[in-house]
Amino acid sequence: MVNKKVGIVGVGNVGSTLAYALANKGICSTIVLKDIRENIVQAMALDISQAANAAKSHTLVTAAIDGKDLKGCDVIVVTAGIPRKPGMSRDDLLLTNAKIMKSVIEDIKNNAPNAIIIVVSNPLDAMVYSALKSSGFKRNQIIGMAGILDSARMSHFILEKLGYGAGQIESSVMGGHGDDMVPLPNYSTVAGVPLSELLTDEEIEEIVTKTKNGGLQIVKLLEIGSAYYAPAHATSLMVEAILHNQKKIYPCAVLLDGEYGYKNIVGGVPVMLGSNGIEKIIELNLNKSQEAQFKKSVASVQELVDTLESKFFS
Ligand SMILES: NC(=O)C1=CN([C@@H]2O[C@H](COP(=O)(O)OP(=O)(O)OC[C@H]3O[C@@H](n4cnc5c(N)ncnc54)[C@H](O)[C@@H]3O)[C@@H](O)[C@H]2O)C=CC1
Ligand SMILES: O=C([O-])CC(=O)C(=O)O
Repeated sequence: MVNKKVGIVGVGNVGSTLAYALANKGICSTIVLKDIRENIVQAMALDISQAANAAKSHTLVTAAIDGKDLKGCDVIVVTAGIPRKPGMSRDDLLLTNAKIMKSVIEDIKNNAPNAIIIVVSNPLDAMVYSALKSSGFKRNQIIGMAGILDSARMSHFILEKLGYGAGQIESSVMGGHGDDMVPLPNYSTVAGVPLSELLTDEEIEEIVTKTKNGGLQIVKLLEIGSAYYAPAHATSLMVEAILHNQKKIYPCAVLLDGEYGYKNIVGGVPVMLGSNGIEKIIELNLNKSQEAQFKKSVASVQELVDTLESKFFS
């Protein structure tokens, strides 16, 4: 049994689904759940730990009483924050969630300063920036989850269009986790076959648009919040890659330091994940149109960061 500890701060839809996925996989010895809803978090911990026992997994799930219970965590996932409702964009969550992020990060800094942190709360890229700024941690330690989710959505829409290829679709999405994200059809394949061999330009464009609107589509249907099954699974892959030093490459939101020509801004790019968090950033050869789209996406994130700097951090 691997002696690893995972913390999840924010145990709502995404956090609890993630805990359930991780506990059933049995890839860590302990999961500690922390939320401001104290009774609910205790109930979740009991229920999920009992599910893990039913699954004969070796993971114990506990509820944190205070920040000290985060001590010794190898990885901490932050999903604390409000989700959007119909009529809202992710960006509308900026100031509310930045405040929550600051208090959560303070807790982590005091109790688990060496943990690798995966940020899920929205608006994602600005929250990664916010977590870095509030903590003063190095960039390898704080990583945002979005690209795996957006790529999975793209794969879903490709499968829906083609009607075959399930489990053999590799999709690639870069940029910020917002309306300007950058799906990359030329880096997407079905069993190694480029998308352009299988679908028309119009069909690919339709998939790109659906991918960008994937989160919104679910928000409109759910009415009370946003997606959580796919986000939780995507996050579990990142947790696993870090806990087990897998060196897998996933699209993640990280602070750029010259990569793709940008500095001191967060963007979604292919990243190698291992026990140090970010182990390497891969620079793809983007064509002119993709470079322009990435630039637009980075500019949208920069606007949010500027708002944070002037209204929150000043
Ligand atoms: N990066 C991505 O791709 C995705 C991001 N999200 C974002 O993740 C966040 C969580 O989404 P859901 O789980 O659906 O929301 P939710 O409302 O179900 O859960 C949020 C939880 O955070 C808790 N919380 C609030 N302040 C806290 C604090 N200071 N300390 C600890 N816990 C605190 C709440 O009590 C609640 O249980 C939202 O901001 C949402 O937009 C959701 C899906 C995908
Ligand atoms: O759409 C939202 O607000 C939640 C999210 O980021 C997603 O599902 O992609």
